Amino acid sequence: MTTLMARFKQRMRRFAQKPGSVDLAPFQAMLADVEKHADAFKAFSDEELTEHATKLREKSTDTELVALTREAAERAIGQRPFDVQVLGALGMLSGLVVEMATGEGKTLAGAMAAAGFAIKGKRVHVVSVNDYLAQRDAEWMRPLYGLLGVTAGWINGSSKAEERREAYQCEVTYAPVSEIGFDILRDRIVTSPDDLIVPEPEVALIDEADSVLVDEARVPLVLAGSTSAEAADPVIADLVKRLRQELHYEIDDEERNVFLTGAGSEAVERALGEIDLYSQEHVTSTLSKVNVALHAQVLLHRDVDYIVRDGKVHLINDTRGRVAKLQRWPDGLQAAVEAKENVQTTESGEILDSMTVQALLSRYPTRCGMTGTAVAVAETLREFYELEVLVIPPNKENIREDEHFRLYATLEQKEDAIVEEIKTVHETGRPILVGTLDVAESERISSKLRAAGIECVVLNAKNDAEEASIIADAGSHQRITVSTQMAGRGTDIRLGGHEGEDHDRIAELGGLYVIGSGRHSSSRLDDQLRGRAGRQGDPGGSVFFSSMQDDLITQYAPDAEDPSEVDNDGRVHDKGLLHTFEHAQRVAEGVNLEIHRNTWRYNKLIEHQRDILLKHRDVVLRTDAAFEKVGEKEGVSDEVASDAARKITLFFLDDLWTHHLTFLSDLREGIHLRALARQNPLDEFHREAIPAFNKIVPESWELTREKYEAAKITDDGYDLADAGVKRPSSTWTYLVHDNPFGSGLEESMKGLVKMVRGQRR
Ligand SMILES: Nc1ncnc2c1ncn2[C@@H]1O[C@H](COP(=O)(O)OP(=O)(O)OP(=O)(O)O)[C@@H](O)[C@H]1O
Repeated sequence: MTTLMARFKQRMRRFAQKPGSVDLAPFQAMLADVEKHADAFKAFSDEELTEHATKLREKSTDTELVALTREAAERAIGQRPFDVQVLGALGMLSGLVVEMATGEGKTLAGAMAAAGFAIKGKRVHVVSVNDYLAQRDAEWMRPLYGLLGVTAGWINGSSKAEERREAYQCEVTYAPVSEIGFDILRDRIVTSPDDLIVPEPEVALIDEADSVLVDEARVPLVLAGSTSAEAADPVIADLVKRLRQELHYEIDDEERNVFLTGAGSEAVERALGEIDLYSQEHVTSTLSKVNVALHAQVLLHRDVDYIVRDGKVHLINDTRGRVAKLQRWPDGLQAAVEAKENVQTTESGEILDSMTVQALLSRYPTRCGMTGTAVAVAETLREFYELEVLVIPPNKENIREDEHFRLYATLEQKEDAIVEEIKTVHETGRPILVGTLDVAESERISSKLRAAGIECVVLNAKNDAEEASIIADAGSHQRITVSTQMAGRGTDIRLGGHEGEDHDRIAELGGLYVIGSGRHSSSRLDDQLRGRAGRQGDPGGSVFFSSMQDDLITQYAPDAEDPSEVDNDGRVHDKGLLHTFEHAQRVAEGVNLEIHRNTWRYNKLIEHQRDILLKHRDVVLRTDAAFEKVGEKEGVSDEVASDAARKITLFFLDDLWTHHLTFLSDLREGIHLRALARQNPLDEFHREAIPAFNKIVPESWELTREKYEAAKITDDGYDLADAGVKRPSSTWTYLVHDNPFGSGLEESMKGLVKMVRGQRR
């Protein structure tokens, strides 16, 4: 009877669990095992604890490890991890992505897991999303690692090579995902094994896992070498400013493509001195420049896609609402936006190598992670990373009240209603956080508030330096904070001010009230924003406002019907339309998944080729393989000859790979034309990419032999640069912002949206 009952209970539990996640029950059962060790560890002195951790290295169970790290956390950090944090740590040690709500203490749970892996003898990279968090979390958790005898370090964008090497030597290294990628890319071109920095990847513990593994997975990290920048043509930039929508150009529904009309082409041809844009001479140069300039002018919006600060164009990361440091568009587009804004062209350069975030993280044999929102992307995590999600319940029950969203006919009516709502709630003294979709909207709403005599604080990509102090006060009495998605993640808003001094009064008022000024393109972003209220069992509330003119509708559900039940203030009550938003969000998510899938299909082959080439390169780097291939050189010692042969070979391998990447990228750009010719574009891509790759190594030997014979090499030295074996004088790194223009994939966006819309119906 009892077993039947237990089985029933377990089934009920599973039934109640979120779909797409793994069963929590076995982990809950492990809690009792963790408890068994508790008393013994409590009795240890600090020295005994450290010693025990060292002994555990060989043989240990996860429960014992977690019990030990819990004891160490209490002593070193002054916080005894809650059971939910213990569950989180156990989940990560089992290679899962754990979903833990906002403010549940993921930083500590992550550190317990990282320490556990380290004690088991694995090197861990705690992958953060930015410099600030990498440093903050590493320093915050350092005493915990110290007590467990585990070494820990961190890296940020300003770390010097030596500091990086030292940090990577630690058992646990906190680093932003982009910095790890850049280090790997730089390691790709070293000519002496002593210059290598990043050790073999073992465990990646990924913070904000959905954001890194899904939203940013396609972002290419780039290593570029010096060549001169190609400036955009100011005449063309000026010319497109004078073109008019509908008459000279048209924009497609999804606002991803812009096309010249007949009249537009004629106007451009006239302005450029009666040229023929479609002639052989102009079609690839002038016409494509005009298209890129038009794209920069019409589709990329200042204060939405980028801001201009200190005479520079700074891109905005659209899921985080903050400046995307180090990020740029592909070269032509970057220069065109700079020309549009009349700022100096930034240096571009030849792309020596690049890899996506997904490829980077796929290198780790063990991966795990944590985030507030994982279940919604469980399918994607499984498909691309073979990762499963474990949902951890909150420490204290969530009592936040989430209202149903309010829909308005026009943007104007929506914003007026938001201002009204703020006014009413503000009178009670309750703190309000308004989350906006972009910088421009945060500025519009704040100026409307000020015009109504209401003070508010704005947080967006333009004043990100003040972030910490703004967030520290966002939960205080009467405070109104208007923020882009910056406040959506990783920010801990305490009720009643920084130290929670006024907590009880604010709690009585109902806690933090979150107002979303629009639904995001992904429900996860909505959830992240809502999650700022009601942390750790606090009271709180949330509501979202939307309008039929929001991008989500115009882009992903353009055929939505006009509302029929509308109040005087524009509030819409049509039931069907309320569902349209959920539908549009699912379409947007579906389109992103499809793009991700498609990009990965191509990238998989490139990654496979990179892997093969790198293995070969490593042999050349570490052995005398090159010398054995090209033979002795008369009058030169074997040591010098081997060194020269190695350097020449590495040069050609790298150079040929760079060219191969350009070839692949051009191939991909053009591949959609094959689709028109009814060939499968991916098959076509493989058909050309594989033989091209297979030529690289033989060609590198051939070129090496020629150069080696011709080069003047003596025991006193040699100058390979003199012989044309010349590496870029400087290199730098950046991230490429999604190219919304020109690739075959985007050309077929329209079809993709239609297809996904059809599937989701
Ligand atoms: N076991 C604990 N006991 C007491 N306080 C804790 C404990 N664990 C974490 N905290 C506190 O809870 C707060 C939130 O922790 P943390 O920032 O790690 O949360 P989070 O889960 O990362 O939230 P977010 O989703 O906002 O990133 C911190 O102030 C931390 O000091």
